[in-house]
Amino acid sequence: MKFPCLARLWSAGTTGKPPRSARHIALINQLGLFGVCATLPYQVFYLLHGISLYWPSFVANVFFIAGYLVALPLNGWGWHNSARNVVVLNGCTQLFVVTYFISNGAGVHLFYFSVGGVLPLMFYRRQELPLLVVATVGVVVLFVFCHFYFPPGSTPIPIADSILGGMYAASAFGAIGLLAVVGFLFRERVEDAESDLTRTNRRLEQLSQTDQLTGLANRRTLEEWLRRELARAGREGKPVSVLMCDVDHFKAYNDWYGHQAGDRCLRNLAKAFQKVVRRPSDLVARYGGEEFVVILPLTGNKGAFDIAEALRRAVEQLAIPHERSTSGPVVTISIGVATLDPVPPAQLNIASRLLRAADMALYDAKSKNRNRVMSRMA
Ligand SMILES: Nc1nc2c(ncn2[C@@H]2O[C@H](COP(=O)(O)OP(=O)(O)OP(=O)(O)O)[C@@H](O)[C@H]2O)c(=O)[nH]1
Repeated sequence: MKFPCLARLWSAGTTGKPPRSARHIALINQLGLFGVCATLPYQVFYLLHGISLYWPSFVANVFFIAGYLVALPLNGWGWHNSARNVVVLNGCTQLFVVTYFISNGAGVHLFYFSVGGVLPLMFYRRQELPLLVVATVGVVVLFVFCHFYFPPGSTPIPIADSILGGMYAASAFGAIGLLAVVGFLFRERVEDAESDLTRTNRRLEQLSQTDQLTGLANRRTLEEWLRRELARAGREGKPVSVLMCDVDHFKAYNDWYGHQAGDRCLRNLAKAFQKVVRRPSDLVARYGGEEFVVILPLTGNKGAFDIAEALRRAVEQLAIPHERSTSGPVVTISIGVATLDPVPPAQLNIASRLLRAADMALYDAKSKNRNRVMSRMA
């Protein structure tokens, strides 16, 4: 927010409210404060140009200023509709009374345009539509009445034409300025709300694409990624390889060291995988419990085998103790490699064919005492 002090003042009653309600409560506070600000120059004028003459308008305005300020505590106490009604009624009555005292030649009744302009922001709920229509018609009637029944010269207080002209210009400026400021502040609020929404959507999207435990891509992302890369490689006649990795004797690890240690182990493995697989088009995903899949686009069987070996070694080098493993003293992985070279264009079920082949290669690795890489062509 660009006006921290003012923002704190007009945020009365907004704490804990959903953004939409908070926006409207703040708007009522802002209008109350603007009512005060718009009245003060008139008060200064009355003081400087003969308070003895203009005292009825001056005294009336003191009450109207108090009326505007009441909106802030009302909102603070949670009486938002009352705060809004007080601001609207106070504003309309003030314009009427002051125009009666100093005539329409001073242009005070021009502020009815600003009031009419912000009414749709104040009565915003669907069920308030009839109230909005009534309020708008009321404002129009008041403006027309003031315009035709309080002409210059009809006032209880005589005012020189030159002064009236100056006041009219100031009123016009104030009425348009008020509308512009309210519009600006409201737009700021809407933009803030939009940015919040965009951030939340991005976060939700990220959550729906990643695995919570490891931060790797989840199975859904993996399937989309694989489909896209296979289609691309199919068009270009290039290879795609897939690695299916499984932690050896992980049930025994969990049973011996506990589930939390098991989770920690999976997180460390994920980090090690990400250090080895670095090309932007490659993807490491958590496929299931202790199974990971790596997609290697534009990679032939030999290259994929080398990367799988690098992964296997990286895990071994983490040297996570595994006393219950029959494949070695530390945690190890087995990897099945499968390659389509080249990927045939536009073939159905090609992704599941590739994953199935990688799974079979993994089975081969598991049956040969684990901690090894085995490969198949899909
Ligand atoms: N800590 C932890 N364990 C998991 C998670 N997901 C799956 N597991 C465990 O991983 C184990 C997998 O066991 P199995 O499929 O029998 O395979 P294994 O014990 O690794 O044996 P091999 O694969 O034949 O070497 C099961 O005990 C699951 O409970 C997880 O998110 N966290």
